[in-house]
Amino acid sequence: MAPVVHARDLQVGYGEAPVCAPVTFTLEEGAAVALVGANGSGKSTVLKTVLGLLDPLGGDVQVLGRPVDERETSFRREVSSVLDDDAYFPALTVAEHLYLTARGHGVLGAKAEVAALLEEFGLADHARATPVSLSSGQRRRLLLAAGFARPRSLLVLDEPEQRLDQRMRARLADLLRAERDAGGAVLIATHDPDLVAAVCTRAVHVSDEASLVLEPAEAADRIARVAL
Ligand SMILES: Nc1ncnc2c1ncn2[C@@H]1O[C@H](COP(=O)(O)OP(=O)(O)OP(=O)(O)O)[C@@H](O)[C@H]1O
Repeated sequence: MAPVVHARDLQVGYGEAPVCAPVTFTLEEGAAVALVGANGSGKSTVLKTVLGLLDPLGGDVQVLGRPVDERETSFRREVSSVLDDDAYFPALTVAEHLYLTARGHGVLGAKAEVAALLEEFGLADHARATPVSLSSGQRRRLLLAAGFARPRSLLVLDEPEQRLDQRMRARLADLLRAERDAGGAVLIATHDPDLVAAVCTRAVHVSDEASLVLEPAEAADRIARVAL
């Protein structure tokens, strides 16, 4: 069985120049990999390349045994991602956004699923609010909830801890652990050592020097010690 993500000597960047040293890692079903590194080290660029939003500058990345092509329906069916802060429909309410996401991906019983997500992400009292009337942390919760509102084999999150309070961070860690335990694969970029230690099975240190694959405890320690 092919790994969910296999990146080999993957070079990423914009235009010609790579933004970091090549990265090599494997993400299996039931596992979670964290990309860690300083601001601007290249974590988001690696995520965008894994998602097919940027072409690799060198090396190779495969998702579910195939070269990445985000235009393919089969790829988009398997991969749920939350990268940007403004990827919501401004005219839809919180509940409508989640419902549309779920129905658009063929979720049966979408109404019940949305009700569960509203509870899970502490948005039940804001179900009828539009994004503009939410706080920045509540908008972040909405985007994350949408990432969980659809079926997926791979969940990709860019700094999901951003703007979340401690309780929501802990709940997110529980959800990601459950995702992994249910056989899903999780790929995150993060600066949160607790999230790495609680959720991840491996970490990759992205930098100008050769990328390093680390045990989660070692990566969490490095984030705290080197202030990544
Ligand atoms: N659209 C773009 N065009 C050109 N360069 C970019 C673009 N986006 C990011 N960069 C540059 O690429 C490098 C890596 O950025 P990236 O966003 O991948 O870093 P990061 O590790 O995710 O950082 P952070 O921890 O701050 O989110 C940075 O030097 C950044 O300035």
